[in-house]
Amino acid sequence: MQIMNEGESGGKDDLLGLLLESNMRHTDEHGQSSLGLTTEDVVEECKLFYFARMQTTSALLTWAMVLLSMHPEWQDRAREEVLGFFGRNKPEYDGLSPLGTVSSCCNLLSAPFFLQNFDDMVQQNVPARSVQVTMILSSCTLRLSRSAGRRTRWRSAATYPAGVVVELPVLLIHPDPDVWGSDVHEFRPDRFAEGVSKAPPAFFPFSWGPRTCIGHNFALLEAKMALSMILQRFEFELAPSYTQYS
Ligand code: HEM
Repeated sequence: MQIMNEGESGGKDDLLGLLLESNMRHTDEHGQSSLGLTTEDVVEECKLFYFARMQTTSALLTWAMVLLSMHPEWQDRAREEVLGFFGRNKPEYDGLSPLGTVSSCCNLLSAPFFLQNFDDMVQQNVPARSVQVTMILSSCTLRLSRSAGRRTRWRSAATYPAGVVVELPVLLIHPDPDVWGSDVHEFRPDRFAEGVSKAPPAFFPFSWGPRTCIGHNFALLEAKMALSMILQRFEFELAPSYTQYS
């Protein structure tokens, strides 16, 4: 803040700069006591962006490496696509849209789908430190919570008193065979071959509504860019020591 006051940082090109600028402008106009971004708010927003951004996209890319290693035919298809469009050149951000296979993989992997072995693992008491369990637990969104700010009627189905917390178990809804078919647990990026807009409404890895993920488009762009550049440079496979529980 002091640095910005002293004019040592342009600051407006990054998130912190924008937040601080908004905070300073608001304080200048309305004083410290009014509603607006306080310094604590700025700190909390930065923490939110850090966690919301890092864990999610890194889980997506981690799963991409694992699943494409398990399914080399999809890895080859995705690589051919990237090389066909960009060769060995760095992919262009605005040229990523035609990458159908890479996009389908990223869409599929933005949701926690691959849980076919989860029940088995729990029953077998597989230790929590096992690679797969850890990855599942640190996967993208597992559940969404909303609390009723006031007494709320949901269609004619139910009325919730103020304070009730409604949980949407994304982890259970996404791999629902009634939505995707009995092969729901198979790695099939072609489910999104016609684009994510044709996906069933039960697919909502980035949530819906006013509190939807603010980084949705950025996350997919970043993931497609990273995956394309990895595919251009590397072929990857699982280490022989990798343990699969089935
Ligand atoms: C695969 C990647 C990602 C997934 C699956 C994902 C998923 C989500 C979901 C489901 C929510 C809503 C949470 C809720 O309703 O309680 C959310 C919120 C949010 N996400 Fe993401 N996200 C991803 C990447 C990112 C990235 C890259 C950023 C930042 C650049 C980001 C920033 C945020 C922020 C700031 C919120 C809170 C929005 C609000 O409360 O108004 N996310 N994300």
